[in-house]
Amino acid sequence: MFQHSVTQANELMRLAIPLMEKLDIPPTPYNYGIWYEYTSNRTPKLNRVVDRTLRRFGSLPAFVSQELFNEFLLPKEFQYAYQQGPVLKELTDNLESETSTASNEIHTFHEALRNTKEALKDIKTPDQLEKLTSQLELRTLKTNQIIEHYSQSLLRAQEEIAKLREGLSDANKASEIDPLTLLANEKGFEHALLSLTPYAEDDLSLILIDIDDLSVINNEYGKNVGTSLIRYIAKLLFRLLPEKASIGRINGGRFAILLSETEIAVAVKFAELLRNEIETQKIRYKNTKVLLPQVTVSIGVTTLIGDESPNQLIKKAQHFLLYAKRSGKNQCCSS
Ligand SMILES: Nc1nc2c(ncn2[C@@H]2O[C@H](COP(=O)(O)OP(=O)(O)OP(=O)(O)O)[C@@H](O)[C@H]2O)c(=O)[nH]1
Repeated sequence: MFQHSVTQANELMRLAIPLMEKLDIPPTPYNYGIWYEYTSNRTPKLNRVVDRTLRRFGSLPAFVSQELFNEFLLPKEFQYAYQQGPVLKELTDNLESETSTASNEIHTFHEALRNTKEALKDIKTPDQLEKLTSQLELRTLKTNQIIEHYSQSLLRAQEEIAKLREGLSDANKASEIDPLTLLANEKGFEHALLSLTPYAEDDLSLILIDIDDLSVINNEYGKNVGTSLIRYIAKLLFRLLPEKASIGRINGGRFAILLSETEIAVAVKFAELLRNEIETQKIRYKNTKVLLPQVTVSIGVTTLIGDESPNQLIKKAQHFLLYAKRSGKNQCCSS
């Protein structure tokens, strides 16, 4: 994006801006970057993703712009710094001021050394020499203190940066995690779905799984047993998950699994494996050792086709799940 000549760049910007206006794309730095690259036509994959997103969403949502910008336009080594930029600004400002103090001091020290060297030429008595030595000693002490202070500030900044990094990633993760099962929650799952949608080529499959008669288990054995069962099923599903999959607990006893680069036939086969695995479990409540009656799940499976939106994908999966429930439960239904 930065390698065109000024004339080429102006020309591309002249093409990009009307296009952005026509599509009602907000004039953010991300969008300018993306539409510039788009009109240059030199990153076909970016153009394909943009075209598909426009068809699916009717526009380019902000989160997609940001991801496209990061993936296609921002050099990898800048990605992290770019995201953390605003948070680190204050830290950088402080360090900048400390660096300037330290550098002034080094400059002064340098001057003092030069002056001492000059003065040494005219030394005539031991007293003069001693005075000069004391002055230099004082200056060295002061410089040492400032440098010491500076290196401590650097260490503190390093620690703060490490803490910030940890804190930020923890906060981001925490808001998207279900504390009961430690899987993604609905928000986390939607995040995964929205990130994968632009790249899907009729091969992003969604499996919606719902524990059958959870309210009956709650009523007959108590809510703690029901909750423990949710956790048990979560662990089981997680254990069986293939590599290119994301899982979340959407609510209650309902889970969603996204399989990228997985066509419907493969997704259905996997869903059937999950259903069968759950059906054959002997589940005992660990606190009272009571054996639960056979636990089953109903499953809806579907795949994102053509220009369908993520919402349409979810709706289709819900439809097939409902169909499975209405057809007697403990079964998979698919498109
Ligand atoms: N124990 C427990 N129950 C929950 C939790 N979250 C939701 N539930 C309950 O799970 C039940 C889910 O009920 P439904 O999905 O409507 O119906 P169901 O009894 O599972 O029946 P079907 O879905 O038709 O098979 C409700 O009674 C909720 O109150 C939870 O974290 N722990």
